[in-house]
Amino acid sequence: MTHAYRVDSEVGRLRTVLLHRPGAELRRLTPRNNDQLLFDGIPWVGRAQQEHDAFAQALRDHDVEVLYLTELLQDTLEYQPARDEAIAGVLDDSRLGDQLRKILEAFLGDLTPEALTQVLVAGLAHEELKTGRGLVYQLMDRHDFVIDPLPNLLFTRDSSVWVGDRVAVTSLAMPARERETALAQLIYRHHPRFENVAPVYEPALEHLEGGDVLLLAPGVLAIGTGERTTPAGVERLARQVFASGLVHTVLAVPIAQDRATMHLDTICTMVDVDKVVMYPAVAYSLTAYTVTSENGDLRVSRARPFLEAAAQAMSIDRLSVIDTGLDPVTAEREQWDDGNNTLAVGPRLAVAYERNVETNARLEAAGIEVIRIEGSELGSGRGGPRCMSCPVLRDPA
Ligand SMILES: NC(=O)NCCC[C@H](N)C(=O)O
Repeated sequence: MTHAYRVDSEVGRLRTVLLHRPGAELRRLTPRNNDQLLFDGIPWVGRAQQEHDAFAQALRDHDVEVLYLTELLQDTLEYQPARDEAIAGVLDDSRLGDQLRKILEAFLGDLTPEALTQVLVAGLAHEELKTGRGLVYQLMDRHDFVIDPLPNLLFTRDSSVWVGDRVAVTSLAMPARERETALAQLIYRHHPRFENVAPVYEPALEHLEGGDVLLLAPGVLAIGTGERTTPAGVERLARQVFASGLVHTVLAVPIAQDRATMHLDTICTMVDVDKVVMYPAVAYSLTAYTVTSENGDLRVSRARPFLEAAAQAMSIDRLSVIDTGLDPVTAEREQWDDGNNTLAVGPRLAVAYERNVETNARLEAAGIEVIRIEGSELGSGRGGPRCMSCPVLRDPA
């Protein structure tokens, strides 16, 4: 069956979304590896799954179709070319050495699509490769992974993002997340659901993460540049979306190079066609460079206040910031806990973590209906409802 997927805004009625239910990959996290694997704690996995199931159910209750990444991946791995590509991807690792690579190739080649999916997502521990032998294998620590797990796959927004009827498969900056885009690419290249989708961007040299990309309005993107997306990544995506004719203006938005503000969507998300919820500490100091296309090249303006540049690019009088009015300490705490990382299910209807009590109260006071979800365990990976979802179909806003 052919589907016509399309996303032109952050707030049009959400119809279909791609999620990843966290699983065995989270059980790999230990106090020894959690920093490297980009988690701030060790989640209670069963509870994280319950929280995620409740998130998915809340979306279904609002008539959103939920697609699961592992289900799509498993379907994809029924096709031999996709299997070959997936296996080649993990074998292309400089740590392996020829002997272990050969052993691993044979091991992976024997797996069913379901088991291969599991290994691609949860990784492969040293002791799980029963056939392992040779110099590299023997010298590995028993805690090492032959294939690294992908606990951040949970944050499906970062590895792919839709712009109009095309998808951008990004280039993740952190080594612990690099392989996520290979899985996203397998799905978009080989799954029959996406057979008519042409990518507008594919993994490239420059770093670009989906959490930095906001579709402010049809034809207008804001792209954060900070810890994850580089100015070169913004430039690359701008060139591609301009060439496709899908976008006429890109705002490059510098953000602090900190873990707390790793993506633009950690400080700003949209809750209506002309309203954002924004971390108060930066709302009025954030700036933007307006990038447009001129005779096939990029034209870049001087830096201006973000809200002003955005309103102009969106052709609206004003992009309003919902006044979360919090004292600085509460604001900082709730920003860290992804209070600003809402997922709009439609205009003025958004999913948010319940723990951000004050931000949510202010959203409601401003007329936004808040669908509260629990996130005490999910949040240990430092991501909220928007990070955990890749919209693939929204109605026009
Ligand atoms: N868009 C987002 O802000 N995604 C959250 C990603 C969290 C993940 N642990 C990371 O550090 O990349």
